[in-house]
Amino acid sequence: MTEVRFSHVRKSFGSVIALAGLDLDIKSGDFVSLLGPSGSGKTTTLNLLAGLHAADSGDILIGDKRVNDLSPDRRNIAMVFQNYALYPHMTVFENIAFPLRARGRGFAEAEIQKKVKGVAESLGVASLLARYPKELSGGQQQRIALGRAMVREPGVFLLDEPLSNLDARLRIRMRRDIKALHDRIRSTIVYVTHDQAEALTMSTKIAVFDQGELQQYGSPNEIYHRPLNMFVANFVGEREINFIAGQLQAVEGIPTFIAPGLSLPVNAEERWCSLEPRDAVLGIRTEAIFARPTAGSETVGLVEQVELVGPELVAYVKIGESQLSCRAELSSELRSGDRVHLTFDPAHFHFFDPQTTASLAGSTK
Ligand SMILES: Nc1ncnc2c1ncn2[C@@H]1O[C@H](COP(=O)(O)OP(=O)(O)OP(=O)(O)O)[C@@H](O)[C@H]1O
Repeated sequence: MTEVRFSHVRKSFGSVIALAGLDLDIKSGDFVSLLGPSGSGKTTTLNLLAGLHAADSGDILIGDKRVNDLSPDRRNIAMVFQNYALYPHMTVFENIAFPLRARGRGFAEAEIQKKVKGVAESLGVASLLARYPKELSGGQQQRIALGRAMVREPGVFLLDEPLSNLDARLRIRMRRDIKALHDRIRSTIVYVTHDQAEALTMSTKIAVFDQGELQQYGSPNEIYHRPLNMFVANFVGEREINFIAGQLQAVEGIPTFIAPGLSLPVNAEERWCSLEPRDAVLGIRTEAIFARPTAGSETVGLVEQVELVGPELVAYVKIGESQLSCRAELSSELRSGDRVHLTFDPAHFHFFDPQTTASLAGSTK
């Protein structure tokens, strides 16, 4: 079992600051996803940990050892890349066995047989050992690449977008397989992805990056339900979160969010919610706004677009100056041009400071 620590780690490429002073503690046995848009510093973080780049300053620890000056092969890590990089002229067995033979570790043949078969069984590929890579599907090849990393029994697995070459269905299947594998072996895993669904479903912790800076580090639940700033709120989630600019103020003694066309009572238990009026941005996800047809004179919006999403609809509704994505029942048969009543779930309100973009809950709790 191995923990990993980045302490004030900086890395630039010429004038580009790829990492601006990273502090990150990864506990032994955690499955940590490094999540962020392209160019945010995820791969740089992984490459620094692997020893493929050298940090400009700061310390990188694996276990209790500072590894800044250690070559990749002395760091007790194994990497799996998105292109699998299997050897085409070797069988599956030989591909998995390769690190045991190549490193001249002096394993007896019987031991190599035992280790390779053990790994193959745990990945469900024991029946494929005699095949060549070209005789395998993409998902099977990715499993063999994982097996080749596992057979070394490293302290830390580094995975760089390993599912990005697979089709959508297979990716979902492999997510579950990798999670189940982690549940079994409990190794420390550092996993780079720009796919928020992958990070939410597999990880024990997610580190969200933007522009070389760690924005938030927490469990999937914390990241999704308690985003610390507008970037995290918007990046994590299946579709963009709705942001509405307005004001928090007391209406008849009740804290209320006011925006053009909207007046929404706020959960009064929120400790940060003083009765002093202040500008705020409300972040609210699609699933926390429910649209239903109306003929009456209630608060209404106008449906501009409708999408069928599995068992329900997502309606894009114009209200005041905003267009909000909302859930609706399939049976409502909403169409563009319909007028709808919107119900907001105040348990899922996230308020942000419009200037700093930081969460109001995070700043004063
Ligand atoms: N070898 C390099 N030379 C010059 N600039 C680099 C190099 N590697 C990374 N960068 C720059 O550093 C920044 C961070 O890159 P990094 O690869 O870590 O991002 P990323 O989040 O992994 O992105 P992606 O998802 O596209 O791989 C980017 O601006 C990138 O252009």
